[in-house]
Order: sequence, then structure tokens, then C-alpha cells
Amino acid sequence: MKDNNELSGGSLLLAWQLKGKTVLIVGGGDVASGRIESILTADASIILISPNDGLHPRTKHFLEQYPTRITYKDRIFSGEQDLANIDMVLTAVDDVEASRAICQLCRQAKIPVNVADIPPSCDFYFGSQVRDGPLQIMISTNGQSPKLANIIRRRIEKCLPEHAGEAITKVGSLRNKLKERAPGVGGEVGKRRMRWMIDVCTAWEMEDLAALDDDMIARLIDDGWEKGRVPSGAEVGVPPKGPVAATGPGNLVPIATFVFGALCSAAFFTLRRR
Ligand SMILES: C[C@@]1(CC(=O)O)C2=NC(=C\c3[nH]c(c(CCC(=O)O)c3CC(=O)O)Cc3[nH]c(c(CC(=O)O)c3CCC(=O)O)/C=C3\N/C(=C\2)[C@@H](CCC(=O)O)[C@]3(C)CC(=O)O)/[C@H]1CCC(=O)O
Ligand SMILES: NC(=O)c1ccc[n+]([C@@H]2O[C@H](COP(=O)([O-])OP(=O)(O)OC[C@H]3O[C@@H](n4cnc5c(N)ncnc54)[C@H](O)[C@@H]3O)[C@@H](O)[C@H]2O)c1
Repeated sequence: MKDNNELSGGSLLLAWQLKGKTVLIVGGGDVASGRIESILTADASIILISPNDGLHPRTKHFLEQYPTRITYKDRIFSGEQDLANIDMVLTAVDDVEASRAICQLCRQAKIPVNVADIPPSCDFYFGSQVRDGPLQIMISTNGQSPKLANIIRRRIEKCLPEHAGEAITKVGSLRNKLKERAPGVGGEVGKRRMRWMIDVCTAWEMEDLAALDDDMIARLIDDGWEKGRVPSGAEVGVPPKGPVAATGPGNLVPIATFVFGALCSAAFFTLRRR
């Protein structure tokens, strides 16, 4: 836990649920095309207001690909009436005065707004995103350095565990099936369910979780949950890692690194003693 006087200067990190909501995007250029992608990913409907002659090719592609999810208006923003029944507003226009005016209207109407590149006109900032299925990581520098957020994102992408997204999807499915088998919110059964899920996630390799199919999930619940234990992957039918993986050239690299490291240490200590 941080010291009390350090508890300030950040922003609230959330996974905002937008399914069934309507987001107004003003502008159709490069930045707006990224906003469209983020909002489509979050399952919201989009109203896009932007003159056709300024549309970025990626924006045009989204309009063609998702005609029912994006309602397009080929014009500039026209005022308060454009905000009717809107749950969130994102603007990415090359006109600072128009951006500020839209922000002011949104604040009057209490609609959360992000104006790309104008922090005082943002109720929330975008961040650099890593996505792998249901895994979502946002890197935010809280407005201090978007480029560093982008660089840190690339580094994080390189060291993510393989199969993480797939493993999360399968664990989600296991949790849902378990809740059907042992229903109820809170209480003893809730505590036991949580304990068992923690034990499975801790004991199993990410790769084995990712390999689960519906039959294996059913076996895991029958032989594990019902008997109060955590079976191994092999017991529920997860295929063993093949002999190629066990003896393949990939495995020679850590062995070679270890041997090299051991030789270097030996040489270092031998030389030091002299
Ligand atoms: C993360 C990302 C997400 C996205 O937008 O999707 C994002 N900006 C990205 C890129 C980027 N933006 C800029 C550069 C040029 C280099 C540079 O200036 O550093 C680059 C780099 C590039 O283009 O490579 C210019 C810039 N950006 C802002 C200002 C205004 C200012 O700072 O006052 C200026 C003009 C400054 C000036 O005039 O000098 C402001 C914001 N930009 C934010 C988000 C929010 C804070 C996020 C955070 O702090 O973490 C915030 C506050 C509001 C918002 O827009 O939500 C996306 C990277 C995605 C990725 O690649 O992974
Ligand atoms: N946050 C970020 O990541 C980031 C990065 C680069 C640029 N920006 C900023 O975002 C803004 C947009 O950048 P861009 O590269 O997408 O610009 P762009 O010039 O490619 O696109 C601007 C779009 O806005 C439309 N437009 C202009 N006035 C409008 C109005 N009144 N109503 C509706 N649509 C209107 C144009 O037709 C065009 O489609 C700029 O202010 C830029 O400084 C933000």
C-alpha cells in the first residue's frame, strides 16, 4: 500500500462497458479512424460526423465494413442537436475552436468527452493498447508522454506470455460452466468456487489452459471440482507437449546459454583466485 500523501496525481483506470451505448465521433481523419476501431471493439454503436472529403482510407474501410454499426453523416458538427441520445463524444478534428465548442456543449449536457490532443477538454484520455482476445492492457502516462506510452507498449507486447488471450477465454468458459454446476452468489459455495478457480489457475500452465476444449472442461469439473481437487492437464486429456518441442532446437538455446554462463563463471572465479 502506498503512503497516503502519494495517493494523488493519477487517473482512474477502468474497463468501461459500452455495449448498447451510442458514441458520437466528430472528424474522420487518421486519429478518428483509431477511435472508430476502439469503439467498435467495445461493441458500441457509432455516429460519425465528418465531411466526406476529409475521410482517411481506414475510416472509409470501417464505413464499408460496418454499415449497420456506424451511422455516417457527411457534414460538419452542427451543434447541440447532434448530442441528442449520445452517451460519449470523441472529437478528432483539425479545428481547435470547433473542438473547444463541442467540448463545452458536452460538459453542459454532462456527456463524457475526449478531444484528441487537448487535455483540458478531455474527461478521460486514450492510452496505448495491447489486446489479445479478452486480455486488454492500457498504458497511460497520464498525459505526460504519449510517445513513451507507445514505446513501452511495444516492450510489453514482446514479453507477454504466449497463449495468454486463449487461456483467458478458456478459463472464462470454465468459470461459466462451474457457475452453472454450482450456482449462487456469495456464501460458502461462492468461497469454494473462488478457491478452486484460484488453485486451477495457479497450478496449470498458461499453454495447458489454452488447450482446454468443452470435453476437457467438463472432465475438469467432474474430476476436479466435484472431488475437491485439481487434476493435472494430462488427467483431463490435455495433449502432452510433443517430442519435437522436447528436443527441438528451441530448447538448445537455454541449455547452450546455461553451459556458456557456467563456463564464464568458472573462468571468472579461476582467474580471480590467481
Ligand atoms: C497513447 C495515444 C492513444 C491514442 O490517441 O489512441 C495518445 N497519443 C498517442 C500518440 C501521440 N500523440 C502525440 C504524439 C507526438 C509525440 C508527443 O507529443 O509525445 C504521439 C506519438 C505518435 O504519434 O507516435 C501528440 C499529442 N498527444 C497529446 C497532445 C497534447 C498535449 O500533450 O498537450 C499531443 C501534442 C503535443 C504537442 O503539441 O506538442 C495528448 C494526448 N494523447 C493521448 C493519447 C492522451 C495521453 C496519453 C498518455 O499520456 O499516455 C492525450 C492527453 C489525450 C488524448 O488524445 O486522449 C497515442 C499512442 C498510441 C500508440 O501508438 O500506441
Ligand atoms: N491523440 C493523438 O494520438 C493524436 C495524434 C496526432 C494528432 N492528434 C490531433 O487530433 C486531431 C485530428 O488529427 P488527424 O490527424 O486525424 O487530422 P486530419 O486532418 O486527418 O482529420 C481531421 C478530420 O476532421 C474533420 N473535420 C474538421 N472540422 C470538422 C468539423 N467541424 N466537424 C466534423 N468534422 C470536421 C476533417 O474533415 C477531417 O476528417 C488534430 O487536432 C491533431 O493535432 C492527436
